[in-house]
Amino acid sequence: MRTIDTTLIEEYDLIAPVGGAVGENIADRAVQGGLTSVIVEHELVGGECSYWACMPSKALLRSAAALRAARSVPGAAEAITGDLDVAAVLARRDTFTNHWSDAGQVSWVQSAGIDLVRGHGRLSGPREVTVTTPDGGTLVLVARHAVAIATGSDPLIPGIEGLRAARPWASREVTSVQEVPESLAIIGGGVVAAEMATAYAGFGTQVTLVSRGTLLAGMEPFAGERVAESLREQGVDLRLGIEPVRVDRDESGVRIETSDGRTVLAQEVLIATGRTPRTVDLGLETIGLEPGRWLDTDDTLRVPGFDWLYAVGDVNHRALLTHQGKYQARAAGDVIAARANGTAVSDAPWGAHVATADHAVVPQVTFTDPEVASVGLTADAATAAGYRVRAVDYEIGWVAGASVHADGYRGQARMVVDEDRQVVIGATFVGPDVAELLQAATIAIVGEVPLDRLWHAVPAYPTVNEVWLRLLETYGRQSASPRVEPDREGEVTAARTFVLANR
Ligand SMILES: Cc1cc2nc3c(=O)[nH]c(=O)nc-3n(C[C@H](O)[C@H](O)[C@H](O)COP(=O)(O)OP(=O)(O)OC[C@H]3O[C@@H](n4cnc5c(N)ncnc54)[C@H](O)[C@@H]3O)c2cc1C
Ligand SMILES: NC(=O)c1ccc[n+]([C@@H]2O[C@H](COP(=O)([O-])OP(=O)(O)OC[C@H]3O[C@@H](n4cnc5c(N)ncnc54)[C@H](O)[C@@H]3O)[C@@H](O)[C@H]2O)c1
Repeated sequence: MRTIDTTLIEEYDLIAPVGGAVGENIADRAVQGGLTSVIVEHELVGGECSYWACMPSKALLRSAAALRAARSVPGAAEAITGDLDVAAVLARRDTFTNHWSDAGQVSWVQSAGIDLVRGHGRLSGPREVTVTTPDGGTLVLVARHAVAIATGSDPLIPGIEGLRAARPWASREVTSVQEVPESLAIIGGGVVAAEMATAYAGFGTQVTLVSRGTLLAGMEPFAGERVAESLREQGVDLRLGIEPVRVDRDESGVRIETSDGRTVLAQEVLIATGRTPRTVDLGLETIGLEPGRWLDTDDTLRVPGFDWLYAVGDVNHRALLTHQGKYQARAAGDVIAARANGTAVSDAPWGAHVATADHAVVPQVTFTDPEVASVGLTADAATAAGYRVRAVDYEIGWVAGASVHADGYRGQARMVVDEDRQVVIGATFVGPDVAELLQAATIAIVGEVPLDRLWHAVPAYPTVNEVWLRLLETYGRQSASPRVEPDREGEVTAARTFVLANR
């Protein structure tokens, strides 16, 4: 028999350790479905995204992006008389993190009718979470219907010799910086590395980026190539295809030895080599699961083998993005309520209670210069998945809206078409301010809108969205050759050549 030092036992319909963006959304949906919910949080309500990830990182990037945008438009450019004010950027960032206070989010949780328990939660058996409270007390929470794990992820620190002793920065330190270093080495070549290289280069920091692969691998190859080209132009020393083998720190900073026999010297080193699940100290062993692993789920976000356990957000490793975690949370909160209330469960693909989009329609914006906005499958991934694919490319700078948007606008769009079904299954846009082009692509893919019908979705002139029309023209209507308008002969020929060159 288990003995627990129990001071109090509380019963809820749903227990959600914890209070990140995802946990809040599950609890909210469950309350809206008529259940009682409690969130357990051991740090700040709002989680990583609000205080050490999405919001502060985007705030660090935005001011330099606005400055670049103004510099690319004559008339506005002449009005710029100074450089980026780094102190003002950091001060603005602090307002987004609410100076690392969660008072606002706590008020929201209360207003949503969700209970909040401060402390570290651990499963202590089926449907039971034991919380160690900040004063050292113990509270046992018993779930009538469900426990939803949404504990997120931590930075993965690779086993490079000397690295841990060198006190590296990870995502929290780089996003909450108070004093910008003169030089920064970045280990990794994914989204965090690319975004933070962009932000710190904008601050005037000398950045060296070391990655064992290419930049932004996993996206369309031209995305990483264009971002790499731009980072180099901003003075970033990119060392791709090599690995750090040893890291040391002394009073002057860090020294990194790399596999090509060279050395990087920098004031600080940022590790941006991926994430690891926050499941180590979670009591998973009490229900027969292995601590330290990602939690697998079905599409209703339920962990196989349990009728009461859900895993939502980063911790299930389906798609490590806030919007995707919140999408899962809406489905999970609603299905928990439906199962508890005995109402119909809609768990067929694209039903109300499943996160179908996680599999092949995950939108993501990488806020580099140029921005990368991508959704669905890349041409390579689609081919590997067995689709008969045609990739259609277009230079976004040729669109009238783009030329108005900024002088010398350069960008590339790719539409990946499933030739058998004649629908779009992937899209990538690389260029200034392409983030807002993404939702149209997401809708086209989720809606499986036939290409024939897409021709009737007319983009307004002159907007950058006209790239959609150009992609369709380049693809050709009803398999016919692209129609060449007399005044755009050279442009269309160039576009065709571009398509062939990139297939
Ligand atoms: C630098 C960076 C930038 C990013 N930028 C973006 C972006 O622009 N857009 C985007 O979509 N995604 C971005 N992401 C990814 C995004 O931050 C994550 O996908 C998201 O935060 C995951 O949310 P979550 O709720 O699953 O986990 P979290 O936000 O980590 O929330 C988990 C919560 O659980 C608490 N907790 C954990 N264990 C326990 C326990 N045992 N007891 C009690 N409480 C516990 C934690 O304190 C935390 O509050 C970025 C990530 C990084 C690192
Ligand atoms: N704008 C956004 O949407 C955004 C921004 C930041 C982070 N995120 C999310 O956060 C998650 C984590 O991002 P991340 O960039 O840390 O991980 P990642 O998985 O995207 O990239 C990891 C990178 O590290 C490299 N790497 C791994 N081990 C290495 C080693 N020993 N030496 C050198 N290089 C090594 C890999 O080759 C890869 O380039 C991502 O999954 C992403 O979804 C999203």
